[in-house]
Amino acid sequence: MAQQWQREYDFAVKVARKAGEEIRKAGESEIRVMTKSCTVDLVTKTDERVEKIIIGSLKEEFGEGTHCFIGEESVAKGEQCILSDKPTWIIDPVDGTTNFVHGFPFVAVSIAFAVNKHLEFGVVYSCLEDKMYKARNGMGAFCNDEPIQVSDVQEIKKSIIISEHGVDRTPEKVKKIFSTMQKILCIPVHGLRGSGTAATNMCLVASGAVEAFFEIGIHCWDIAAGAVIVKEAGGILLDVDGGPFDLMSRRMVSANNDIIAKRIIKEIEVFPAERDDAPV
Ligand SMILES: O=P(O)(O)O[C@H]1[C@H](O)[C@@H](O)[C@H](O)[C@@H](O)[C@@H]1O
Ligand SMILES: [Mg+2]
Repeated sequence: MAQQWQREYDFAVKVARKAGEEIRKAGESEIRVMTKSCTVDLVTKTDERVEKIIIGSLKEEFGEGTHCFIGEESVAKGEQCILSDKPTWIIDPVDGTTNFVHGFPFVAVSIAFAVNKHLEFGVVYSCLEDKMYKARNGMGAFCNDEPIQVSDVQEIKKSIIISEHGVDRTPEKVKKIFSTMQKILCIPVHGLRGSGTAATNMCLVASGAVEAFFEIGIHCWDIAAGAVIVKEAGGILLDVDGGPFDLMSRRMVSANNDIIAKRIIKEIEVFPAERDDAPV
């Protein structure tokens, strides 16, 4: 069965690269910025257009109605975010939209594929770096076709940890986010970082550049592809309370190993985030 979904996997890489080219081209001209859930939750015509290109290409290649789609911008326009047993593409056309608007050089296309609610493969194209990360269940993780694996660091005091502050500026949530970051920084760890895109952050864990990335408030489309890449690179995924990873829960810890993950989890001040699949 190793070859199952190979055609979908290969095509996802092709579509991610095409989407990345569109993003690079769009970045050279005027970017029209709009907002979604709040004034700092940005979206552009490029996000919407690239998602249409990705979904349109997939439908053309695999037929209308054969697969389901969860796309960030389709959901933002009211489509349901329900992961069924049917083959489903989970898509973030532009992960790092704020970076894209500002010209901060980390923007990724994230495309994952799930069947029976199980993630089969993930592709993350960091298009300004021209780094194509990909992974399929049981087949390893790659960056530009070179195998990647997580860091072997076991001591938290020798780690770099990534987190993001997200778009929610509610004072009590911001306080918890920065209190968590302060506690982790003062363990002490070597450093805290954030690329501004969850998908890229997960690929930094998978490639061993950092030891862990956690965030409360991300969405399934931000992390689905990165989850496969981290796992296939030898890393682990957990809920922020140490329980099992739950793609739709809007919270996640990805790490190189259990020791680092559990040490980070001890410091995380959890706050609620409505599930992606919460009834509308
Ligand atoms: O750029 P998008 O696709 O909106 O996703 C990012 C989100 O906007 C930020 O709030 C999060 O902190 C990032 O981790 C997401 O990648
Ligand atoms: Mg996005």
